[in-house]
Amino acid sequence: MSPSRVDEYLSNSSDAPTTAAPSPRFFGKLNTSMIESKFLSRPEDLGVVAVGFSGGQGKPGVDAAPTALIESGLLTQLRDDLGYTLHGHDDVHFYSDLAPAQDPPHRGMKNPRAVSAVTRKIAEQVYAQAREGRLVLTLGGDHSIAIGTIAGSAKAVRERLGREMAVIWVDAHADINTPETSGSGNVHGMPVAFLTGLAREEKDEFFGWLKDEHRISVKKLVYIGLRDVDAGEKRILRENGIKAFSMFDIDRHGIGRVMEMALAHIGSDTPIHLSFDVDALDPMWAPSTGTPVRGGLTLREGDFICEYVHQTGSLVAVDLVEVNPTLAPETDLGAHETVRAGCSIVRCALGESLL
Ligand SMILES: NC(=[NH2+])NCCC[C@H](N)C(=O)O
Ligand SMILES: [Mn+2]
Ligand SMILES: [Mn+2]
Repeated sequence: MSPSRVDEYLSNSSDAPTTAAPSPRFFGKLNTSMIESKFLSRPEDLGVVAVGFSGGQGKPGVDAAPTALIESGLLTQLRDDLGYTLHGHDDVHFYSDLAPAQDPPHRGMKNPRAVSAVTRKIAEQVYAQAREGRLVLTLGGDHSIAIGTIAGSAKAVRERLGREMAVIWVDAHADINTPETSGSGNVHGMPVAFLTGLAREEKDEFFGWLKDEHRISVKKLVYIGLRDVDAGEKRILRENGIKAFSMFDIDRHGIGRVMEMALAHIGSDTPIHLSFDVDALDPMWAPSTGTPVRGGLTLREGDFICEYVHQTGSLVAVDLVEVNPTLAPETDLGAHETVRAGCSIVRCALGESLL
């Protein structure tokens, strides 16, 4: 080899870092699994919000989920195996101080002041992470907390990108009751109604703090996994032309085709907030949840949904809700399995299984 050729090689290799070095978007041990993000300025940074809140429904125990998920190693895996830099508070928030001594029903809603105050706080927390251009992971808590998570990320996305965000709501339930259509009065069955503006309130103490900047459009909302939808909710879905893929659609087309159709509806240049209710999974995989419904997604289908959304590069926020480790039918194996399924769902949404 002539000296000039060696020189050439050396100079190329010393130049290499500028041309061939991984872009700052790729990092960590499994950096090949990191997808280039379209909407995050710091995709390797993960904002974590952990809220042990159960006031959106009647069963205690869902407040223990963030601790159970973290103790089973979820955050360590995200940091050490997936290479994320984690941001946020070390503690799980319970916000018991925000619950007023007296919280009588309003328009039939149970614990309305507590849910409003806690979700308002969550919105601030999620917003603070999202406005930095970070992906935000929220560990709930019951599904009422999505009032806060989506309000916070929708506002940050509007400010940072001047865009409207889409929401993929994976659930056995539509959670789109208004206070008037709800049979239970549980606010975890109403978050989507408040977030889309189908339900509104003037007073701050009853979600009046939700403004247009926090809201999402019914046109950019897609449901996956529905199988227990109240009559009033069906009417709301129909009248508003909301895109919904039920378990029937998943059986009919397969989850791959359903995800293609879901993403086609949203469009490829839209930031996505994924709100995953663990009861979307069949109770066989996730028995420890407050409102289980048989005939649900396999764990593999749930993971696939998350992988698919991750792969779009459009993901800006993820919620995992309704894990209730204290509701363990028969043995506590149920709780263990449910927590394990929840961890799997989150890791897939954050890019674990992509090669
Ligand atoms: N996030 C949930 N698990 N929601 C279940 C809602 C059940 C019922 N549709 C209700 O309004 O009360
Ligand atoms: Mn549900
Ligand atoms: Mn739900």
